[in-house]
Amino acid sequence: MLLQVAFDKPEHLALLAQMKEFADIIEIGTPLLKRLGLSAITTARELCPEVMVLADTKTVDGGQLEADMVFGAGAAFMTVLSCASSATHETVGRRAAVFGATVIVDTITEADKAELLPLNAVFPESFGYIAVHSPTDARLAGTISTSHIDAVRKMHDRGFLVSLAGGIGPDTLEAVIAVEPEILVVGSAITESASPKEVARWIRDRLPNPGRGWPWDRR
Ligand SMILES: O=C(CO)[C@H](O)[C@H](O)COP(=O)(O)O
Repeated sequence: MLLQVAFDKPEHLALLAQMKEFADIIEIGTPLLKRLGLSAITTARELCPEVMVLADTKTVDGGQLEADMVFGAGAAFMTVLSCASSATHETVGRRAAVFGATVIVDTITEADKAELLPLNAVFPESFGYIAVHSPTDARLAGTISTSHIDAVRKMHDRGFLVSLAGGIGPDTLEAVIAVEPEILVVGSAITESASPKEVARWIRDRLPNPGRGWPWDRR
């Protein structure tokens, strides 16, 4: 299982050096990308050259431009929303293949979307993962759902590698590890904690098969 640490605010970048020991993937979160642009990606690459960077673009259109920007800046992963057109999925997949990068299709509210499977078959190299993701705003508004955790098994049944995100931390770790996503995304439970390094270490120490879950681990 891979640990992806999500950085959503500029001040989280101060934790980069501390996280490189624990993170397999550093996520430049959507708000941080909007705030600092591509420099957030290049900063993460410079400070943690041995850790892969994911740009959480949540792309919905203009896929080629966004893919070329973030992959050109050094991101190894980007996200595209499942609700985007198939043309966007295809163009992002093609650009990822050119850069040797990986696309994560984030389902957010569409974990049952049936058309995902053919896309994965068309671009097996670049559409590496499906993300099941509990939306932050729904959780902040008080909607507590575990449907994203349950969706991991359904996505595995459909043949996908799965990234699981949204509200994951020490309180939910046991339940999320039980469904064995390939990537576990943890943001605020680490970055907003009083002791980020200790929380990251605590989570990392409990991951089954830490550092495994890349597409190439399956071959
Ligand atoms: O993509 C995101 C919000 O859309 C967040 O980066 C992701 O949900 C992880 O953050 P947290 O662990 O705080 O929920």
